[in-house]
Order: sequence, then structure tokens, then C-alpha cells
Amino acid sequence: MTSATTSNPATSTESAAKSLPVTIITGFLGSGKTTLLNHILSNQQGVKTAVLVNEFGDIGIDNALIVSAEEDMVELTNGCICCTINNELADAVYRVLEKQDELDYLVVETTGIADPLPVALTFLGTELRDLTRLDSIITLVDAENYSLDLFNSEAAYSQIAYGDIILLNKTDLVDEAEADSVEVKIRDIKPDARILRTVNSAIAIPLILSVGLFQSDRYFESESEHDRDHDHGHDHHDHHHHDHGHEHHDRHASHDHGHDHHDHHHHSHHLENDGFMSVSFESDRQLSIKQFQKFLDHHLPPNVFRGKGILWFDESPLRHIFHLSGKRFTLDDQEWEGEPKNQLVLIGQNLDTEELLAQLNQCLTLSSTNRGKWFGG
Ligand SMILES: Nc1nc2c(ncn2[C@@H]2O[C@H](COP(=O)(O)OP(=O)(O)OP(=O)(O)O)[C@@H](O)[C@H]2O)c(=O)[nH]1
Repeated sequence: MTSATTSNPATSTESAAKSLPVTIITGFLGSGKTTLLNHILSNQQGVKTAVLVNEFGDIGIDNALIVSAEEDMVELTNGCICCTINNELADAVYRVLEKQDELDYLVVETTGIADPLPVALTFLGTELRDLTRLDSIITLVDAENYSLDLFNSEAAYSQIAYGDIILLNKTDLVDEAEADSVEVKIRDIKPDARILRTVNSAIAIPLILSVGLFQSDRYFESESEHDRDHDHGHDHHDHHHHDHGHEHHDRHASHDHGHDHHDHHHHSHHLENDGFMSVSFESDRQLSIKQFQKFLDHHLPPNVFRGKGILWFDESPLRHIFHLSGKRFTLDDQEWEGEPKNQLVLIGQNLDTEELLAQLNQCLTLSSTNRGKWFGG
């Protein structure tokens, strides 16, 4: 997790200390969450915003991709915010609250494989409930790559089910009819979904922040019903005193999906259930762009849903930001600021770590005298 702040003291008031509004940004791998975060940080006028970013993978790539990262960055990667590092989420929020006397807003970006509900409950079910106010859960959906069947992921389902606002993003990559058909699929899960179409997650800030859409009643209402239907299991914070109800029970009924109401200390299995894993590759040797292209074209297995990296090619003096989402990849150029090196994280289901690392290792140039290293996660 990374925390950073942007500041503009203009509207910072003592009211911030009373109850800090929190927005949770969720959405599947590569759907545009970090892009939205950057949009918010770049466009929010006069609001001092702290951000917490959770990444899945050994190397924190997002760290380098967030626009306003300042000194007080805390990085907690290689975990999922909704389960294994949920305690760290609460701790990070307390740290933000302690450090920032004049803070107006907190935005939490989950990993693409996180179930947003336990994250929301962290704010509702601990003393954080008195210090924060959950404003809304925003769910990003990739209009080009949306397919719950493809994702086969209960977290992806939950992200839609619990989204107060759904941004149907990347609409530049599909035609109107395709976007309409994704909307129909979203409404199958959430009939009353508030869906806004976006390109590059660009949306007027007043439509998404301080909207007060999160209805805690919904989550506190139907515990008895909820308990009948579920064998829940996220091992997260102390929210066992609180009720929360899924609106869309049936799809989850067969999953060990969730949340610890009565101190049973279940453990989350959603990562295992969904089979998500990450492979991290790092090297201080250059990649051959031709070999890397060959890897992408011929060797990348279809169960890799997402890749992100900062890449160093022998053919180029520039720093290349690499994004792969679905079958599409992009490479953007920047100047290097520190020592050049390669950092790449691939995320998918049931990946063969050794095979992927061996293939990536083969993309490294032989000419360099630098020492290379690689590892998997
Ligand atoms: N064409 C197009 N690309 C987009 C759009 N929004 C985001 N992207 C690109 O999609 C890629 C993934 O975007 P991110 O914002 O990093 O996605 P994310 O949801 O934060 O990804 P994870 O945190 O890894 O799950 C990047 O290359 C973005 O530039 C869009 O509306 N249209």
C-alpha cells in the first residue's frame, strides 16, 4: 500500500478532523483505477486528499505511476487489501488520520482482485466508524474486457454488486452497441446500478466524490438472513458487531466468500478460489525489445489478465511504462530519473511462474556486464 497526499489548504477546515469522507475505488484488473486516482488528484481543487493504494504483486509499480506521490509513502504490496493485509489497511488509515491534521478526503484504491465489502467494513466496523464516513464505492469496469465468465472471479462479481457508482470505462475501445451490452450485464447483477460512461476514467469530480451514496443501512440490515445463507470467511477487522447484507445473495451462496460476523476467525480463500497470482520479474539488465515482443506475441498465456511494468530496452534510452490489460498492451516513454532497470508484474490465474520467468529471462540481452536477477511471487 502506498499513501500520498496532495495539498491545497484553501478549504482545509477543522471539520475534517471530525469525520473524514472516504471513497473506495475498486474494479477488475486493468479497468482504470489508477487512472481515476490520478484524475482525482490532478483535478480536485482545494481539497487535501490522502490516498491509500493496495497492489497485488511483489513490486509496487503503481507507486511510480501515481501523479502526486509525496514523501510520506508507505508501501504494502504483495497482499490483498480485503483479506491478508486488511489489518494493515486499518493501521494505515490510523496513520493517515494521525499525521494529517487538516485532511479533507481519503481515497482508497483496492487491487483488481479485491472484494470491496471487507474494505468497506473496515471503515464501518471499527473505531474508524467514528472517525471516517464512507462516501461511496466506485467500481471501474473495462468496457472492452468485461466478462465475468472470463474472469471467473467472485471478487469481480462483488465489485459490481457493491459499487455505488459504476464507471463504464474505456468506452473509446468499443462501439455503442458493445457498451450497451456490457451495461445490460452489469444490470443483471445490479438492476439499479448508477452507470456512467468514461474514457480514461475522466469524470466530473462532483459526480463521484462527496456524493454520500454509500448506504450503510444496507450493510447493517439483514445479518440474520445473511448468516443463514453464507459460510463467511474474511479474516479481517473487528466488525463482528455489525451487520451487513449482500443484496445479491444467490450467486455467492456456494462460495466461502466473506466476512467474520461472530469471531469465528475464518480465513479468506478468495485468492485461492479465484486462483489469482502474480509473477514478478526484476533485472538490471536490458531487455531486447524484439525478444520481448516475441514473448508477448507468442508466449504470453491467455490466463495472464494484467501486466504492468517499468521497462528498460537495449534499443532505447527511455524509461518505458508498460501496461497489458486483456490482450491489449501499451508502452509509454519517459526520461529515466534513477538507475535504469526492469520491473514487471504479471497477474493472472494459475500461472506457471517458472516458465514465465524463464521466458522473460530469455528476453534479456546478453551484452550487458551487469548482474541480472529475477524472482517470482
Ligand atoms: N484506451 C483506453 N485506455 C485506458 C482507459 N482508461 C485506462 N486506460 C489504460 O488502461 C491501462 C490500465 O489502467 P490503470 O488505471 O492502471 O488500471 P488499474 O485498474 O489501476 O489496474 P490494476 O491496479 O493493475 O488492476 C493503462 O494503460 C491505462 O492508460 C480508457 O478509457 N481507454
